[in-house]
Amino acid sequence: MTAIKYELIKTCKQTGARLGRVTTPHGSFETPVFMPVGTLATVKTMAPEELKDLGANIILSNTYHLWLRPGEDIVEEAGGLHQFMNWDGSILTDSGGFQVFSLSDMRKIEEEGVHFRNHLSGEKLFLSPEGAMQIQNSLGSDIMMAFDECPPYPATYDYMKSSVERTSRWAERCLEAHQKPEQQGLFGIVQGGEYEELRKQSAQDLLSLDFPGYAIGGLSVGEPKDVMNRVLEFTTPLLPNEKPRYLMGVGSPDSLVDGAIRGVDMFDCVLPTRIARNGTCMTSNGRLVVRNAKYARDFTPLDENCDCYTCRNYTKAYIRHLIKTNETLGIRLTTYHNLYFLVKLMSDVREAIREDRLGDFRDQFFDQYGFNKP
Ligand SMILES: Nc1cc(N)c2c(=O)[nH][nH]c(=O)c2c1
Ligand SMILES: [Zn+2]
Repeated sequence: MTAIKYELIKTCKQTGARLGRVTTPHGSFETPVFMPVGTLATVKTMAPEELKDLGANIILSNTYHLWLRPGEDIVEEAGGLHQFMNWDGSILTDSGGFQVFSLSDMRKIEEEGVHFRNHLSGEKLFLSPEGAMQIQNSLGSDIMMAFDECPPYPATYDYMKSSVERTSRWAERCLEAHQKPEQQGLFGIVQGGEYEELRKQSAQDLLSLDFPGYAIGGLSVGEPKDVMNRVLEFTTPLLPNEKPRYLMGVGSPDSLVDGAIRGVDMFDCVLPTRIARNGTCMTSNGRLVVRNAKYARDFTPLDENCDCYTCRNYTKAYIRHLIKTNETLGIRLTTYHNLYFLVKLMSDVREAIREDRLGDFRDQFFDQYGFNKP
């Protein structure tokens, strides 16, 4: 019995979007879904009850960060990540590879694994596919990610080809090192950059290993949106219809809708929580920077069309005051709203798929949000 099940409910007749349901040992959720990021075993400023209240069923935590602080041994002793952070929904952990490449300056990639420096202390560290699996097995997440290399954008074809081949060899080692396949699902990560041939090779290699789900990596690393969309158009069809597809590190409202249209089921990104902490909010009429002076006497909600706790109870003027005075409640209210906004957006996307009108929904949403403005 594998830990992860996926049910394809229906495909939108107007686009390639899929309505599905993922089931893990900690519950099930409909897809397409947005996963709030809880890097250090907390979605910054949100209590688990608030995450449930705003509609989140699955969150993401970072293996690299938890390995460094507090250490996977402490989390394991606590009974695993769910127990440690009092979250009874599903949890996905990334493999640590991405942070090694994005956070650490000195790093040396070898067949065995990656040598790099701890971004906090500077001490030398080493992470291998086996190590990434051991840490995630200790954390006890429901969905784990294989250890991969996420090459920078752009990368030459030759570099990308050798990186894809190594990531495929690492994926096999991850499967062999996996200690708890019945309790924890393991997703392979398709790489290959913007090269269709390499995406095909990566997908072929990983499908032969029969993972319960597949991630699309190597995107949201600085490439233009049209490159991301083009890569998705030739990559998602390579993946099995009967398994979940997870686009890593994405993101903004337009990318979520465009990713869903191209057959993506799961998304994660720090964007909503990160911009909330400097007072920037996603609203149905576009981005709103609530600390702007023009909102000092604006006693209306962040978003007239939002029915979240923040918008039902507080005004722009009050939230602006909290942000300007560094009162913690301010970033809690903006975080709650931004997460609710993306979770609700995905609910609207699923409704549009049910009714075979996701293309129309995209046009109306983009116009109102201002994505089509030149
Ligand atoms: N944008 C991205 C965000 C991520 N967390 C990852 C990752 O964890 N692994 N591999 C990836 O390619 C990747 C890309
Ligand atoms: Zn709101």
